[in-house]
Amino acid sequence: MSAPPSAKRLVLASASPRRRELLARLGVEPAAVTPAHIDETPLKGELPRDYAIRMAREKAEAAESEDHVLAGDTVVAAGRRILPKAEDEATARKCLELLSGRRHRVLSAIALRAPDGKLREKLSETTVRFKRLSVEEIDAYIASGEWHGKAGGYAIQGAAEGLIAWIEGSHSGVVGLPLFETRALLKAAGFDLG
Ligand SMILES: Cc1cn([C@H]2C[C@H](O)[C@@H](COP(=O)(O)OP(=O)(O)OP(=O)(O)O)O2)c(=O)[nH]c1=O
Repeated sequence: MSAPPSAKRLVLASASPRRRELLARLGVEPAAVTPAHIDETPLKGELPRDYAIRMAREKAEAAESEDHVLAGDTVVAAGRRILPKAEDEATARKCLELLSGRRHRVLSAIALRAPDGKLREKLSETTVRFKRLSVEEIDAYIASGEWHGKAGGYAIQGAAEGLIAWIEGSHSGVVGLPLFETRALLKAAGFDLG
């Protein structure tokens, strides 16, 4: 069904299918999905939360659109350290060894750019604790391939949740789009979400 002419149009500036699925849970169907290509290198000494907010903002600003633009960024942090997005097995293994048996934070930032250029942003912070992982558990998880392209080398929405003893915060935030904050941001911008 096409949107009525008066309805606000939203562009999702993301390549992540998870962000699109999470947005659908709020009843929002983007008018377009346009992944942003930006330099994702952290600045020297940049704190994880500052980095997440900066990335979400830059993704929202990079999109060429006259509509509202929503972008997000999810960062896994061990203390002040920003863990990489795992693109190979060795990186994923290193991340899991580091996260094993201890708490870490997942910072999920969202940014919404209005047609007049105004930027609104919010940050969700979640604490996650993995069980102490045995070599066999890490091997099996690596073999699953689920870590690929994921910040911190795991995806809570898959088998990894069986290894997570405890979480405090936002499950959707860990997956990539914190729904509570996203709904609040869209409502503040005048979207009718019921
Ligand atoms: C920790 C964790 C991360 N992730 C994912 C969410 C993000 O897709 C990814 C972090 O990278 P992001 O840079 O946030 O997002 P992306 O590159 O996948 O997509 P885009 O920038 O185009 O929006 O890690 C999970 O899916 N599950 C998890 O449990």
